[in-house]
Formats: sequence, C-alpha cells, structure tokens
Amino acid sequence: MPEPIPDTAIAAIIAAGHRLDLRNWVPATAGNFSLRLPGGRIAVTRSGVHKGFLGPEHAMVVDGEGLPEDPALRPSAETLLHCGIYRRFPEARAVLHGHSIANTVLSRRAGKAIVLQGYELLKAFPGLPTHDAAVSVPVVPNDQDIARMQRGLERRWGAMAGAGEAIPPGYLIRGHGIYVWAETMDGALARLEALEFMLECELQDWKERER
Ligand SMILES: CSC[C@@H](O)[C@@H](O)C(=O)COP(=O)(O)O
Ligand SMILES: [Zn+2]
Repeated sequence: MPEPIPDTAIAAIIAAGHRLDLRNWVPATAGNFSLRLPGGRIAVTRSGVHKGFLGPEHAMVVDGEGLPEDPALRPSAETLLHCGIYRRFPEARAVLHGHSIANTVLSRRAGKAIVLQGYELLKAFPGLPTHDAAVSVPVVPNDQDIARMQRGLERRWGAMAGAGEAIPPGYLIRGHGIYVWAETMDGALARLEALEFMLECELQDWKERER
C-alpha cells in the first residue's frame, strides 16, 4: 500500500490553486503544481481539473519518471516537465505552472528569452541582492509532445550552463505559460508573483511603445 501524500503537501497544493486562481493565472483547467516528497516521489495535480477548486482528491503521486503510483489516476499532462525540473535542479522542491495574460502575450512576441533588467523585484531570484542586474528568462517553443519539449529544455539548459550563463528558476513556453520552481511552495509562489509582476510591467511598457 503506497504512502499517502502528507496533509501539509496537499494543503500547500490546494492553497496554491486558490492563490493563482484569484490572480486569473489558471483559467479554465490551465496550470499544474507539484511538490517533491521524500523517497523520490512527486505529488502532482491530476489532469484536467480546475486549479481554483482543488480538493485533496486532485493530488496524486508519480515517480521521478512521471509514472503514477495508482495507474487508475491520470497525472497532469505536463508531469514530465515537473520531473525534468526536479531531475536537473536538486534544490527544487516545488514547481508551479500558470497561464497569465502577460506571460502568454509576451512569450508570443519574444525571441529566445525575455530579459528583465533594473527591477527591484529581481531580488526575488536567488543570488541577486540588487535591482542592478539582468535575468534572462528562456522562452521555449510550445509542443504537445511534452517529452520532446523536455528534451529541448535539457539542451537549452545544457547550452546555458556550457556558456557560463546562470539558469534562472523559471522559463516561458511560447503562447502557453510559465514554469517556476523553488525550495518550498511559498518560495515558488513568491517567485511566480515577482516574475508575473515584472512581465506585467514589460507588457504595459510594450503597449505604451506601440501606441
Ligand atoms: C486548459 S488547456 C491547458 C493544458 O493543455 C495544459 O497546458 C495545462 O496547463 C493543464 O493541463 P493538466 O493536464 O490539467 O495539468
Ligand atoms: Zn499549461
């Protein structure tokens, strides 16, 4: 009999859903969330549920390859992206994915990255004690083949690391949404809010320039 998901993990996933829904960052059934559990297990949201109305029954456990402990349950369609983050970044223990208007619009018009520069909120990122910095958030192509998208991300992270570039704890999928991770769910929520705030600023600046 597999171990149940700890109540604290379930509560954190449900609370994340409420918070993102309040901001309109998980419209329809968009978004998915996960937490790394001890023993290589991952608690992830089930596929196709509205993230603003999550209950304890909407979280389930997969292994590091995305295989469900209970084969009768269908994990998020994007589970392999969560697994890829946990595999590559050992410090990551919480992953959030949302679809905001700002991240969708900006990712459609951006090149290979969106550079955020000079914002006080950059300090929400690890190792940045000042606004006087730039963070280059990768933008990757959308793909309904999630395993292929994950392989592309791995190539991109490998190239960034090879070039001595810092890999920020987040990326955008073009025309789709954002992924963010941190050591805790609260940390991931703070990072997501900081990123979304800066993207909203970028969107407003762009609209001003287009006028
Ligand atoms: C409402 S369509 C959005 C989905 O295709 C997907 O991008 C998404 O974010 C949610 O998928 P899910 O399988 O519920 O985790
Ligand atoms: Zn999505």
